[in-house]
Amino acid sequence: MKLQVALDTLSLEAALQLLEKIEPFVDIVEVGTPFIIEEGLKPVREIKKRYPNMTVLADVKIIDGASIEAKSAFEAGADIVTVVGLANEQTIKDTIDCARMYQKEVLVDFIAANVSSLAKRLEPLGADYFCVHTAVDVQGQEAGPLAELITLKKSVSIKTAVAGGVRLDSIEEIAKQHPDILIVGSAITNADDPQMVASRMKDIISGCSS
Ligand SMILES: O=C([C@H](O)CO)[C@H](O)[C@H](O)COP(=O)(O)O
Repeated sequence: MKLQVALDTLSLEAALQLLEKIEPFVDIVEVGTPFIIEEGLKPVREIKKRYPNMTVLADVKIIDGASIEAKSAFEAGADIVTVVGLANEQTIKDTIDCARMYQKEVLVDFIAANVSSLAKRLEPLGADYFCVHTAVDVQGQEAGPLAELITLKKSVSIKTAVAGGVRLDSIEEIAKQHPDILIVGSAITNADDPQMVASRMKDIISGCSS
C-alpha cells in the first residue's frame, strides 16, 4: 500500500516547502487539479526535477482530448495521469495508449460514477488503477469512499486507489481493505503539523500491510 499526498491548494513555493518535510513518508506526490489550473504543469516539472525517484501523479482528470493532454503531462515528467471514468471509452483508451508509449501509468477516477457497473465495463481496457473518489463538493453530505472501495474490490481485480476526505481517524479502516494507493490531500496539507500526520498515516498503512 502506498501513501499519495495530493497537493491541491498550495502555491508552488509552499508545496516545495511542505514536500521537504513530508517526502520521507509519502510514496507518490500528486499535483492536484486546482494546482494544475493555477500553475499549469510547472509543479510537475519542478517536483520531478527535485525528486527524480519520486512517483509524480498529474491529476489532470482528462475527460476529452486525451492524446494531447496525457502527452503534455508525461512530457512534463508525470509517471501517472488521471482520466475520468465517466469519459467516453475512446478517451480512456487514448489515455492508456499514450501512457504505454511513454511507459507510464493511468489511474481512472470513478468520481460521481456508479462504481460496480462502470468498473466491470472498463476493466478490459487495461488501465493501471481504478480510484474510488468522494468528491470534495459532496464530502460531509455523502458517506466517505470506504463502501465504494469494498464494492470496487469485489467487482474487479485491477489495482485500486481511494480518495476523498481521508483523515487520520478514518485511514486505518480504509487501509484494512488494502487499496494499492491511499490518497490524502487536505488532512495533510491543512494540518498544523503535516509531518506528524504524514508520518502517523504511513505507520498506520505499514501496520495494515503486514
Ligand atoms: O482529487 C481531488 C479533488 O477532486 C480536488 O481536485 C483531491 O486531491 C482529493 O479529493 C484528495 O483531497 P482530500 O479530499 O482533501 O483528501
